[in-house]
Amino acid sequence: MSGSDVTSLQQRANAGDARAQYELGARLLVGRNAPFAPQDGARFVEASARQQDADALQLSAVLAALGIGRAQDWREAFDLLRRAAEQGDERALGQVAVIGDGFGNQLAIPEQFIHFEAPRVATAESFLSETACAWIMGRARPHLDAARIKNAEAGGANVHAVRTNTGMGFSLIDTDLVLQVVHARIAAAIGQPVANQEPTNILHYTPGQEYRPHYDFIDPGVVHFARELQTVGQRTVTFLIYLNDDYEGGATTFPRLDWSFKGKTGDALAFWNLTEGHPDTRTLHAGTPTTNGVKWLFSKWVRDRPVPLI
Ligand SMILES: O=C(O)CCC(=O)C(=O)O
Ligand SMILES: [Fe+2]
Repeated sequence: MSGSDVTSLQQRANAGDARAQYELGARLLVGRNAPFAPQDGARFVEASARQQDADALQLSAVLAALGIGRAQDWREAFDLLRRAAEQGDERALGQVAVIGDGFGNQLAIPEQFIHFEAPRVATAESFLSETACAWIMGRARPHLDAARIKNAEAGGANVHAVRTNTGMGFSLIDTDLVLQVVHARIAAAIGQPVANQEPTNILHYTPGQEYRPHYDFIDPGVVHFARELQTVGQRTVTFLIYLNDDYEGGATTFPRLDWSFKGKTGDALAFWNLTEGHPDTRTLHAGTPTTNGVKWLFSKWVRDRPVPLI
């Protein structure tokens, strides 16, 4: 999208067009086909929400959940979502059905079972409800694309035989309140701020697809990653949620710990990629090939400092 498109969007937004305000606001929030100007973006989204635009109400709910451009407030977030649902918006109605009628104990997290202290590896049963898992799979399904890995030789990321599955990444503006509740639950479970979370990735493995043994920490010995380590920081924690369990194979294995895990729908697995501040090579792990059926996984990488809005 060229600069002139942004200009015309800006003119319509400034003239009070609710759709233009939403569209421009969303783009400015993350710098997608527009300058990166989150505070201005939040203002346009709010202006659109005041005109009851259903998409803007839902994005405002996300911003209220995160405290971007406004105070962090779960109750307000849920009210904004409900207003979109009251207009009959399908996506809002779906979220209300998943979250329930109020926040209640949405942020209460189940007990964790510690399997290893170093590297720290923990699991939790029923971290998410089956309806939340189904919702997230439904949101990701239309957007699946080949998964990528970081390229140690050239920098950047590309498709590679190490990782044959498909997946999708949720930009902030594509998330919803269900996902923000999940992010908040993860933050509470691992004791790290939501702001340190990379965008959620949803992984999808058909029979034979796999994620071969790898580390999630950023290798400090690789020249191309040195800059990234300085600017975005290290990946301290990996948090996986098994979104379904009607498949065979596909366990997450840790060859150096001689341990593997295959969650039931909604179960979570968290592991700390660093031990006492240093990358721990015992965290080598793999998503083994699915042999029958399809595996869906929610994958979250957490950094040691805030991640820029994407
Ligand atoms: O598919 C799996 O079980 C592992 C996924 C994984 O290693 C990751 O998302 O970093
Ligand atoms: Fe991994």
